[in-house]
Amino acid sequence: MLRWLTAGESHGPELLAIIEGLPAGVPLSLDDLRADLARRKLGHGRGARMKFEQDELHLSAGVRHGLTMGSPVGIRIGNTEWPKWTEVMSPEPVDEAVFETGRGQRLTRPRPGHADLTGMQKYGFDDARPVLERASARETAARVALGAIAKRLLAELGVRTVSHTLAIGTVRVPEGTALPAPDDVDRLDADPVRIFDSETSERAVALIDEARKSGDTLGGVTEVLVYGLPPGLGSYVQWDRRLDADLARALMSIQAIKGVEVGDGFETTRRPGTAAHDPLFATDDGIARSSGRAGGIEGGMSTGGVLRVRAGMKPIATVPRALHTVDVATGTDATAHHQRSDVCAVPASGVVAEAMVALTVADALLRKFGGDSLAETRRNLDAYVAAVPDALRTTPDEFDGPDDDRDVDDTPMGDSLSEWRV
Ligand SMILES: Cc1cc2nc3c(=O)[nH]c(=O)nc-3n(C[C@H](O)[C@H](O)[C@H](O)COP(=O)(O)O)c2cc1C
Ligand SMILES: C=C(O[C@@H]1CC(C(=O)O)=C[C@@H](OP(=O)(O)O)[C@H]1O)C(=O)O
Repeated sequence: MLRWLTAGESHGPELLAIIEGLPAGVPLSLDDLRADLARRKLGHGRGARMKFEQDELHLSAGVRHGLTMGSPVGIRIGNTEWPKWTEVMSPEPVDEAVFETGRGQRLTRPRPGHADLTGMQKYGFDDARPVLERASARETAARVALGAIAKRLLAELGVRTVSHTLAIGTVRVPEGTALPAPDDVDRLDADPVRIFDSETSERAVALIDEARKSGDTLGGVTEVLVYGLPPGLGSYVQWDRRLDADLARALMSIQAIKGVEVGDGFETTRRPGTAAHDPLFATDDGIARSSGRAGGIEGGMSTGGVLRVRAGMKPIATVPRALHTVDVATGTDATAHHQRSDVCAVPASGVVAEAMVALTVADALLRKFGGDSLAETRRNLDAYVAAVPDALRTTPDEFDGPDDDRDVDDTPMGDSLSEWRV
């Protein structure tokens, strides 16, 4: 079982992360982690801070000579912004004068759409600073570093992830666009909005530019795919063992994510049953699914097909054309506090979503296969896969229905076959 926690404030000295439960022998380098941290900062629409802040990464525990040791792995990510915030975020008491000017001024105009007001009520603050410091998505840097570790473990077990942007505001990748594969990651990262379709990408960039000009912000939808999973991760036997539920929780925990879909998600609700599921066929290579509408999860378990989940992000809440609020120091109407901010962070949210999915799937793999060393985990996984009887064996990939050139028996569905490929 994997457990992980993060700590740290947006303008504090550093972010901290601990992950426990990794087997020994997983190859891990600072470069693996740095590469994903750099990907998280990409994306047209991000604010100035992404350009000048460096993620100063330290691997503080659990790794020796490039291999995990089975002990907890500890990470520190220094905020290079820290020198400007030493007084405002000092752990020691500071002079009252710090709160009178500049950065230290108490934030008494809570921003709608943020944790500000409710956090002040809940924790008893007269200043939103301590709330927004921890609620900020700066924390996602720590999650992405943890996710990079999970991805390294997954790669050793033949499992690979890829994320891409499906929609920004009203601009959406057309139905039927090919799904990216793990080898497409570099191409996706080179795109300004991490969209797999260049024409849609150009329209999304233009929409972000328009939003920036008019002092507005945008949200969107991101999708994560996982290739190479065995069938049977998670379980239907208890509510808290369902893989889809774990993934939904992991994705919903990301700042500003307001909806999660598994596979075709809500689109499935608009289809008749004959066009909503993934029929099974006998092929020479084993049982095959004609489509991947369920997103590779049935009954709370991975099917062994491509796992596909989506996360919908609300528009950035720190809107430059500041939203209406109340100054809680005076009780009068006001406009919300606004400094710099992202206009759109959907491409970055995809990298964060990929990290959360990788952590969740790695946890599910370790729950099923255990192992104190990577060799033991791999042995257990291989033995399980090898023990699936031939009659129940599934092919790893969805195929394109009965017109696919595999040898299939399509009699059970008769005339409605053509409707399957919606
Ligand atoms: C990668 C990423 C970057 C974000 N950047 C900003 C930002 O610059 N400004 C902002 O107001 N919100 C930003 N957000 C969203 C806020 O952190 C989030 O809306 C806020 O913490 C309130 O949480 P909630 O929307 O989950 O209720 C970002 C979110 C993510 C995932
Ligand atoms: C710092 C990061 O994202 C921040 C997330 C964020 C928010 O409100 O969530 C607000 C902005 O921070 P600031 O108010 O300091 O400009 C973003 O830059 C990061 O992703 O590394």
